[in-house]
Amino acid sequence: MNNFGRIFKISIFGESHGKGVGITIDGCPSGISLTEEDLLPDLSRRKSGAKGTTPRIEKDLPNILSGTFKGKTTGAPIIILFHNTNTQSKDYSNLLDTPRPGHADFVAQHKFGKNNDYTGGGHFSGRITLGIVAAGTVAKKILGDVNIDAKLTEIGGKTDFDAAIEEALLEHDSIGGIVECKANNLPIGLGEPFFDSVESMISHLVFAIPATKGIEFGSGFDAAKMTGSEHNDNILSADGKTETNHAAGINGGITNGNEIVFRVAIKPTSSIGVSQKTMNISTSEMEDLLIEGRHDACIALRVPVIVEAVTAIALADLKLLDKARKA
Ligand SMILES: Cc1cc2nc3c(=O)[nH]c(=O)nc-3n(C[C@H](O)[C@H](O)[C@H](O)COP(=O)(O)O)c2cc1C
Ligand SMILES: C=C(O[C@@H]1CC(C(=O)O)=C[C@@H](OP(=O)(O)O)[C@H]1O)C(=O)O
Repeated sequence: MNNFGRIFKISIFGESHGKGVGITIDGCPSGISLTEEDLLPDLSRRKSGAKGTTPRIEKDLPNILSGTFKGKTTGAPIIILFHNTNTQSKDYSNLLDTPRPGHADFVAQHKFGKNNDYTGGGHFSGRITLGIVAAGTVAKKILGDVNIDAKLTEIGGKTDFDAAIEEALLEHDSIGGIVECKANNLPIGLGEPFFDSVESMISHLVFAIPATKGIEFGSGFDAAKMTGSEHNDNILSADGKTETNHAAGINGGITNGNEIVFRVAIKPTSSIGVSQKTMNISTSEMEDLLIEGRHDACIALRVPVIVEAVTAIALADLKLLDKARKA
């Protein structure tokens, strides 16, 4: 569904070509300083404009409609709204009958019928992550000294990002990428096994980011090739610091005081400038599909701050749950 969280509860709304998109946050403690300006730095990191991102430039200005008074949170639901001002829905006119391979057009129409808004990807659009980034900034404030930092480590399997993007643009194609996220300065003891383990909470939210295809924590899939004596992280001090960090700062679903580190695989954008085959679902004939519109050639370029946001949201909820348990 469109909500997540046990205490720090988020609920997303909006469509890419509708009036706007946004987020409601319930359960945020009162007294946290919060203005629209505070949200801008993270929002600007998600913005398009760089080479390889969509030419659809939006202002992405947040309007806090509720939940703050004199620059501080009140404890009431926080509603943050962004207006859509730069839409070109005619680019999508053919997609009702000829769904794009790899996008949500086909499944959305199957599940929700012809009333589904398919323009700009509708509610499935990456634009929905705008509200998530805003909520991430609020969550970072709840986490205080915890430092969360995500960056791109690979694009299209390469570390020369510019060359990889250039190549994809020349081919009118798209490429994926890997985003690595690290969280430091965490207390020991966050995480609510079994079902709200730290890995479960973060993964659940990471897979809400459209175009996510994989996640691995610490040594990840390589752990399956290691021996126990290689993989175990020797505990070196009473504060839990370990010699290595194959476990990514998490044991038994609970933070152990070391760095949380994980990598996220983002797929290549499905809307490409190369002709593709798809079925016309009105005529049941195969057709050549040429996609119009303004698309990100490499979505991964815009994803690091979104991954930071979902990590902060998961950890803030776990922090508030831990506090409630101890009260
Ligand atoms: C920030 C961001 C920007 C995106 N931009 C595009 C885009 O321009 N064109 C596109 O086809 N998909 C784009 N996507 C991905 C689609 O929204 C996504 O592929 C689609 O909703 C289907 O979901 P799935 O890929 O997770 O199956 C973007 C995703 C994010 C997070
Ligand atoms: C608008 C944003 O990204 C959009 C995400 C998106 C998609 O299919 O996810 C498709 C494109 O929409 P449009 O065809 O309207 O240009 C992107 O521009 C945004 O991220 O703010």
